[in-house]
Amino acid sequence: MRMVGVIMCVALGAFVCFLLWKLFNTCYLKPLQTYHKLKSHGFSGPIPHFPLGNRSEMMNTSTQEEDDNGSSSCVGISHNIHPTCMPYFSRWQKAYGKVFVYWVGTEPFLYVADPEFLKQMSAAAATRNWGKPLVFKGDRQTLFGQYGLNMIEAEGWVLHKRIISPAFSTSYIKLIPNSMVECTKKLTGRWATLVASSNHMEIDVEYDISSISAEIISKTGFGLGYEEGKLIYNKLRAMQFVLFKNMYNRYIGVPFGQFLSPKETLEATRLGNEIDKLLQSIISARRNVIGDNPQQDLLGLMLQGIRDDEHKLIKGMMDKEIIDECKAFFFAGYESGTLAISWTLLFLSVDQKWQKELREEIKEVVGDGEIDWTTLARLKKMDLVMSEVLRLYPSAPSGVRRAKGDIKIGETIIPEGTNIWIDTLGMHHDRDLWGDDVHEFKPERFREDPLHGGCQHNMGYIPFGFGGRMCAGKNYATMLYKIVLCTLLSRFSFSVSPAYRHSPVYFFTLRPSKGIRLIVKSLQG
Ligand code: HEM
Repeated sequence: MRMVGVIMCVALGAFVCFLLWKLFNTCYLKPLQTYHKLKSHGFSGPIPHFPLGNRSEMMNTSTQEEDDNGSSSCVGISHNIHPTCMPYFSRWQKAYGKVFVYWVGTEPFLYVADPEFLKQMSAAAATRNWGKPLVFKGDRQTLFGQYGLNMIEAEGWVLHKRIISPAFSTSYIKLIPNSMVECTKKLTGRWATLVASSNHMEIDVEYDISSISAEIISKTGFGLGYEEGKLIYNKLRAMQFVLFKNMYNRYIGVPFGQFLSPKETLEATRLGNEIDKLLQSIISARRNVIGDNPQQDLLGLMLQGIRDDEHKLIKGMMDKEIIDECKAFFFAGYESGTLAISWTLLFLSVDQKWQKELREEIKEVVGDGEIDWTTLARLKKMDLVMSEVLRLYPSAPSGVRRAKGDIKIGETIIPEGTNIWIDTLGMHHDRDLWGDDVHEFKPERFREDPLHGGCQHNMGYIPFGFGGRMCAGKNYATMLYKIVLCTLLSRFSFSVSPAYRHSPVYFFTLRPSKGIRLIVKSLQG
């Protein structure tokens, strides 16, 4: 009996030792080995403290003033926002250059803000050799799931892309304008009522544009009515705030970090489950009525899968995959488009000359006629403004990748498993690439060079990403941007409210943390 007790004690002791060893290995030894490996490949960076990595420096939000003789400040609004939105990167860039390694918990990230390095890195790895950081897959699981196009990898990505692509082809996109105009007119009607009594009104345009963008994507992408779309939108927006509002207070990348911020973890899981349930019921309802001629929107295409000439299923998507795709497209659809439109209205409120020029162009090109695909393509000044707004305030201020094999760039090797953080915002605000007027709003810089705006390097301007994983919704986003702006600028004028506080923050996207409060005036007297 005594012997059995001793054996059990020894077994338990061995098990505890094994767990402690595993913990020590995961939290300290393995990251330390990777740290030395990266160092031996010539990558420097801030010194990490495992298992927290460089968390403490990232939580330090104090900014360094730039030696900034060219930075712009219009009515107290400075567009030199890299040091305030990403202060740690701005500080580290000064110390370690435009390529260095930093640590998110026990995960190494190669920071890249050098377009030439990005070009070579991109050329050295085939699209399928890129993955997405596992640490973010885990952390953002409730928002995008594992199968959303922005998260899925390899064959899964190829299949999803093939199924989804027709929904974003020009032949399909051309059919959408009416729905977009209809939804935007609801907003102009609401604003007209608000403005009616005193001919002007202070409005948080970001909030209102966000809800109509959500209505538009739910209607055009998923065939949903206003109420259903609104429910999903409210929950996704709430989840974004849970995940990113106190991002640096959470322990992302730290083993078992989700247990250290249980309130956020539980809230995100609850919202994620509720959204999944809602989407499941929508999918089931559509599956029941799919028939031989399914609706050709995004959801219809996903339900249909790939079929042969006799309509026999060759490859399909499971409900879980469709749910994740719906979340990814829903979120990307309303958030990125909304931000581009809202920041534009802020710029046009500050720069009345460009506001007037766009209004005149709309009058000349669209007049009282219908807005369709061909008309929109003729709004050239609006193209210039959109490109410049996305340069200064890119809706997606960063891109991420994970090396699925060693990547050789000249003599340097990026070891397998290294995560890459591409600082789009940093490159768009880099004086070396754009010159002394880098922080100024100058849409005309895209007149001569529509693709790169005169940037010194072609990879220095990437608002819609780069390589095989470029934005799937670029055409859709451009159309949404133009239709909403055409409709709003034809009916209202905009100026900055004295209550506006310029406070862009990195929130996965680049958001105005205190909204965009503008004075909206009716043009119709
Ligand atoms: C002005 C608006 C938009 C901007 C600036 C933008 C920007 C981007 C960027 C930079 C990426 C690449 C991220 C990376 O490299 O990992 C991306 C990917 C993506 N975008 Fe957009 N986007 C916009 C609007 C939209 C819209 C309206 C949709 C859908 C309706 C959409 C759907 C997607 C999807 C699904 C991906 C993932 C593509 C993949 O990984 O294959 N985007 N977007």
